[in-house]
Amino acid sequence: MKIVFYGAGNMASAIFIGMIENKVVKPEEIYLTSKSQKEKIKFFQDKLGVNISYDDSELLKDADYVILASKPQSFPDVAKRLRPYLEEATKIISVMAGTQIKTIRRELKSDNPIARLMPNTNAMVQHSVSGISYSENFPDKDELVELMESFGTTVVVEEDAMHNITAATGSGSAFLYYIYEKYAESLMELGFDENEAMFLTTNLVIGAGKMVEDSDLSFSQLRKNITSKRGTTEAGLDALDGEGIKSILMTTLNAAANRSEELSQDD
Ligand SMILES: NC(=O)C1=CN([C@@H]2O[C@H](COP(=O)(O)OP(=O)(O)OC[C@H]3O[C@@H](n4cnc5c(N)ncnc54)[C@H](O)[C@@H]3O)[C@@H](O)[C@H]2O)C=CC1
Ligand SMILES: O=C(O)[C@@H]1CCC=N1
Repeated sequence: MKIVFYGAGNMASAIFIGMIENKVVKPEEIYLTSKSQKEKIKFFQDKLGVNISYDDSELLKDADYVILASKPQSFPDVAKRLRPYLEEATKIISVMAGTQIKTIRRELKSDNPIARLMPNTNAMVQHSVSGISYSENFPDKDELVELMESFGTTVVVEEDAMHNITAATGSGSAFLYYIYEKYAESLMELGFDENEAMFLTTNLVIGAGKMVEDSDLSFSQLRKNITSKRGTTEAGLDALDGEGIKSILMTTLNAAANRSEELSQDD
């Protein structure tokens, strides 16, 4: 197998580290190229044993998969690198938010099979939840799903649903991290010092995550198990509802999904 990453930033590195750690792909089957992060990809070569190259003809020769992992705005430059050497059988996997299959086709001037993948950086610990949608001519979907499930779980969706998946899970972990950040800051306002606030928040998040993973209970039941009638939790939850937590989250998700739609219209 030969898997070539155009872009080796936060998302690409989470994917190839996740794949290598899971031993589904050997480091020597992975090829990296980038534009701005030459030292970083040298570091990955030294640390992981992956290949690096800036020679597109070498990169694209007999490539099974090309992963498009630059920012959407850099895709025209990436497409320019790919066009002269892209082979017909190479499958293209794009993780770029908002960039449609038809745009990728148009820029590459080719009919190569294309899948759009919307992963998240939890891929690094094999816990990405990734949405996938395919071009109509995509062969060997099972092989792709197996590869993608080496770093988490997948859900196949129509391309139109990618905007919502991007908001829900592509960006979703950033929304949760932001809530954790604000939680720690609020603990500091309560009087804990920074180390204490970080220690308490980190262990709270890890413990809650493990409870979600290990118990069969719903989020709602886990919450109810903590909430005594007229107790402290009820008082806090009433305050959270009073501030409109649900509407804050809806506004957040709608803003992210709308931005994905805007990006797709920039095409
Ligand atoms: N960071 C995240 O959590 C997620 C990101 N994505 C998508 O992944 C893509 C990359 O995002 P990040 O990794 O966060 O960005 P990043 O800025 O960390 O990485 C971008 C990479 O693209 C490379 N690049 C730029 N122009 C290039 C060119 N002409 N040829 C080869 N490589 C080139 C850069 O050198 C860099 O390695 C974006 O399209 C984003 O929408 C999707 C899901 C989650
Ligand atoms: O912020 C972004 O545009 C990318 C897509 C999903 C997560 N990060």
